[in-house]
Amino acid sequence: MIPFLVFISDYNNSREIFFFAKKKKNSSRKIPMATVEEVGRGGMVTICLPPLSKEDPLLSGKKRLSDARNLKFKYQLPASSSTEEVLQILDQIVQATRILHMDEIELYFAGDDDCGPYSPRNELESLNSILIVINSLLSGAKNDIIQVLHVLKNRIMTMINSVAVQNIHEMIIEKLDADTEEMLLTWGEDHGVRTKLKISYFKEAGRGAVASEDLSIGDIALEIPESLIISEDLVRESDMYDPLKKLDGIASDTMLLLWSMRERYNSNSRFKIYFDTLPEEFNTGLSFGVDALSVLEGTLLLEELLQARELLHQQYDALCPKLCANYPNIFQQELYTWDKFLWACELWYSNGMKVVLSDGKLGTCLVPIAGLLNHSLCPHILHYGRVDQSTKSLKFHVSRPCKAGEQCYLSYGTFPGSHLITFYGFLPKGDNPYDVIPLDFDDCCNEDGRSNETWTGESSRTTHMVRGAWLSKSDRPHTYGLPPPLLAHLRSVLKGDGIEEPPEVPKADMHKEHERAVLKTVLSIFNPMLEGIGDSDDFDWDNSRWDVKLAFDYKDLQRRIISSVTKSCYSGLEMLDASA
Ligand SMILES: C[S@@+](CC[C@H](N)C(=O)[O-])C[C@H]1O[C@@H](n2cnc3c(N)ncnc32)[C@H](O)[C@@H]1O
Repeated sequence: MIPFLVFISDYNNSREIFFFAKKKKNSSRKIPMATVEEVGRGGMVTICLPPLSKEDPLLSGKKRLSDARNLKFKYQLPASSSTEEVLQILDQIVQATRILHMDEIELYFAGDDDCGPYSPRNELESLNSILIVINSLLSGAKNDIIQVLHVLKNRIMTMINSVAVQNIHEMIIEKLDADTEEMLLTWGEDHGVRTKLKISYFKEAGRGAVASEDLSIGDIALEIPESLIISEDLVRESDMYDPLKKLDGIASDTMLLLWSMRERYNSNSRFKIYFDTLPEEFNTGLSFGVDALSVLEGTLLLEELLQARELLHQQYDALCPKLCANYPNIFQQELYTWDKFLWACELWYSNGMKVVLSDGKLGTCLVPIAGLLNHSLCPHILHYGRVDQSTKSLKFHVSRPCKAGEQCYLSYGTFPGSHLITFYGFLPKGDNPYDVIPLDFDDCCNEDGRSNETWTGESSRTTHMVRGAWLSKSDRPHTYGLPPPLLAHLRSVLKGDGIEEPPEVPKADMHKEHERAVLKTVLSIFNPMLEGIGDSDDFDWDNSRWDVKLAFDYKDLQRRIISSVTKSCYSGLEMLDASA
């Protein structure tokens, strides 16, 4: 197998491996759906949330959390309920749904007393899934329960709007229209694209899509026919396929990348207008210059970037020179230079989307027009990764309202800043819940070599993590703004029994020295990290290149996260001293 890129991120020895096809990963995520058991019988609505799936690797963690909160997965609402009663039950439904939709990081950081919201993504997915059920109930509802359903619906809509109010950081429009992109839209519409978006320029992000009319939840902002999606089929139809398939185990993503390098310069290409609208430079972390790399000294992003570039170079050396030598009519040397290869890599990383095509095949694709949507931590469009079998088109539904003139954002996935810098070349505005610093602990095994149960309760793992302590919502004493599984791990290891207990507040009589040791251990990890990263740098912002600015932003973010952790530990120590 020649995977397109294997990228190893090595922060404190924790290893993550990213494959090309993992980009924009949440596009094809399946949402569990609530169902209605009975409607209107005896003036009662019963809403059944999907049970926790046995296939879910986070099953036991989610179960622990829902049990700790006494949450159920079946709720009954009599038509005679008062508004207050309905809202109380809705609160329980929302809490349970948030747990169902949790991902690994959200679950890791959620304390037993933290009922959410856990992230804008989690909140939007949860509220939308409840809204779908309420809407389906409303369509067949009898008078006695309509009122109850309206109370539920209004509250959900208010909650969705408040997610946006709390999390959106609007970008500044630089230029309202874009001629070349207008031509792309017209070309698209001539080929079956339907859109309620137009393209504008934004100060911080280049082009982006703006709603041309008010969009409500569920509306389709953009619909792209499958025939306009750039997918593996195009390589199969081309003269490149024969020589490429002879290469042992070459990945289809790699074939497509090589195809796009030539197609970019094909004046007869069906996608000429699309290739003409692509930037000459992508400005991702893969193109960072030496000055930017030297700013990153002391951060592990530096190592990630160097490794990624090195792997790309290896890929290039293994493929392009041989193809050009053996098949000069198909792979012209001038189109397959290192710079053009890097450009194509950046194109696919920053614009590729995982799509399930109508034949059921999943692949990384380029989707003209959709590639102009920018990312937000609080996106309008969450799910877009499956071609609709009946219309043979890819639909982009909005999960929160988007007013005419407002930028319409996509979710590229739940990525940390390091990943977004490396593959997309930006850091999103706002608090990114996925900006974590992983920590590996060696003491994962008992003396007999058996692995300990961990916070998920599922399998052996030694990786813990921290993120900005400002994101912690726990009010309980002895949580110190640190994640409960990390505390549970350190408490058990320092106690010497090696058994990782589920996160819980320590008993009142827990020895204070033990708590101090826990906090001092965390400090012993993070103080050197803070020193390594250095003080806040003074630099000439206005006269610096884009990559140097981005590197400084990243370093600042790391410094903020690390110092929030050390501050939390120091205030925890003070608190323990004060209560002595
Ligand atoms: C799929 S393209 C989106 C269209 C892009 N703005 C353009 O002009 O071609 C992805 C690229 O857009 C930019 N981008 C997307 N979201 C952004 C954001 N929230 N802030 C800054 N830049 C963003 C990054 O350069 C990223 O690599």
